[in-house]
Amino acid sequence: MSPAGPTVICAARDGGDLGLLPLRPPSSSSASASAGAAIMIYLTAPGLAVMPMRVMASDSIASVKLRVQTSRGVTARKQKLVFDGRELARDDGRIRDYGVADGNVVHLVIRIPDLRLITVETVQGGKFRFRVEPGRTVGYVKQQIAKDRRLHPTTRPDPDEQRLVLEGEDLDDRHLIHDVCRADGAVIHLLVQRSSSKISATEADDDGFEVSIVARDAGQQLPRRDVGIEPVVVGDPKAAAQQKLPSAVRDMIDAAVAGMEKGNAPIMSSEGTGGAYFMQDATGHRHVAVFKPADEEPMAANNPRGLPVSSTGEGLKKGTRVGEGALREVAAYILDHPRDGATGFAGVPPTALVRCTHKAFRQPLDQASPLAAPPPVPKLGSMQAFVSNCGSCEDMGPRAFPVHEVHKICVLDIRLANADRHAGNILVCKHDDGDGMSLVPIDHGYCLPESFEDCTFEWLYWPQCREPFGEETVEYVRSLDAEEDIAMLRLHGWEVSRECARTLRVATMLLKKGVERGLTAFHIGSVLCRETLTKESAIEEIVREAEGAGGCDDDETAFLQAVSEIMDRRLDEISPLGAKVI
Ligand SMILES: Nc1ncnc2c1ncn2[C@@H]1O[C@H](COP(=O)(O)OP(=O)(O)OP(=O)(O)O)[C@@H](O)[C@H]1O
Repeated sequence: MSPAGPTVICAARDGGDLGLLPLRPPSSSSASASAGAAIMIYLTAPGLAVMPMRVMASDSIASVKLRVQTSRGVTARKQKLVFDGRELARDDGRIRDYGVADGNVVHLVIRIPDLRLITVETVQGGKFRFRVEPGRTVGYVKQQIAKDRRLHPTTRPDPDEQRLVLEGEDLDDRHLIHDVCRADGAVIHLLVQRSSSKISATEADDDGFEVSIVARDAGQQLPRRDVGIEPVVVGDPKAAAQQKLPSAVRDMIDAAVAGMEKGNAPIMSSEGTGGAYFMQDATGHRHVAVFKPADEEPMAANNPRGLPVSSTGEGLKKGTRVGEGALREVAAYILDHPRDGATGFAGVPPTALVRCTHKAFRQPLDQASPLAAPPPVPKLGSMQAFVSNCGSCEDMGPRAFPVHEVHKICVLDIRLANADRHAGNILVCKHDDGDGMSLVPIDHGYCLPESFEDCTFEWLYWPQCREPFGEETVEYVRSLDAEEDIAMLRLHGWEVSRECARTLRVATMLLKKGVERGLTAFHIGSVLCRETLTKESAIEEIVREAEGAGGCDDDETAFLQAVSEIMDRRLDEISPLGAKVI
């Protein structure tokens, strides 16, 4: 299957600002705009005509998104705005604070959900809700119905016995869900035609049936040389030779290779600002990994979401570099030390740096000629184990999240000064027994930035972060050691820059001091995050003051000593009593 770029569901134009303004050529030059002045900005998104929009320079990002929602039918939380290489991440930030001025072009990235909600209704009135990827076929949905535990085993119809009907029309097994259910909430009727011979065949060989019914990509066996995955070990070859791949990483790679060799092409996610591909297993029924090529990161040369190439090399978040997202993803996994067993304390899924080859990835422009069709280039990127989930924290209110599940993510984000912890980057997994849930943190391409400016933590607005840390978390935090962490990253080949190492040291120091004082994640997180876009956070002030203290210029130890003293003073001003749950 060829990768699909983000598609956009547009409502009819409302005849308001977006539609009626005369279009003049957009420019990227900045004309100064006074606070209250009306300015014209131009929104661009792949596949859409340029959208001129008149706004006030003092308008918030939220209000711009709301305007796009009203006129284009794309919900505000599914939009990302990017200007001059920076994500306009704070909804309460003002247009002018991000430097947007009259005549500027703002890039709009629309995150289309990877899962579509459909309801299957039986003639008896039974209802089953499914979340299905738009790239799946109707045949695949039939297989899911055949396996659905909500139906009694004796009454589960084989795929061959099912007819699925939408708005009076029989659905063809080969049709994609994307084509038959254009939006969430479609109701499909299930009719069952029993066949006794089929029942016995299914009982005899259930798996055989499923494989034979999958329509997508069947028979598309790719030649071996066109697909492959090689783990990449960077840095000192001696140190590299000592490293062994964790078994979870090995298994993930083996399963993804088996899938590609069977002809199950990687499927491009329709979410996210960079290229992200779901790797399938050999059956083609299961995602086993998510591959994010470095050259498809936001602002990188082959970004598939229409974002321009970074002119400075800086990534979407301050203090990060384009193309380094993969390293940071791997770093988050390496630093998520397990308490017991193999799973990390915060549960970052197994992640590795790999070189992966498949023609489904967006090929560099000079390779993309339809005439020559050269073999696909191997792509460097991060590969992370796929975690089955029932959505992300963005899809539900935070009240139901268990406190310790939130705390483990708070600890991870504070340590790594994560600049991209929005609710969409935490997956929700319901436990098999239907009781309880786990939260799985993903998307760590913007952790360990060189500065603290863009740190944002969605959980700061959740009640759980105002509860005291449990004993296990306190012990874990006590066991952390930034110097060991830096050494470990270097052993794995990441020559951590002085600035990133400093971020890790300062953030770990803050976490440890905060926990020893009995502060909550809310208090500690608030030190790291800016209250408004233009007001420095407490941690930025602490770092600036320490840098200003004499004798610290080249002496990291002296600098950290200065930070420690200033931090003590600042933290003493915070009362743990304020940690009461609201
Ligand atoms: N380990 C994983 N298991 C399951 N789904 C995942 C995993 N990692 C990413 N995804 C899903 O893949 C899609 C794209 O991933 P992701 O959001 O990380 O991409 P991105 O381009 O880095 O995003 P962002 O714009 O938020 O920075 C999302 O739907 C996400 O939920």
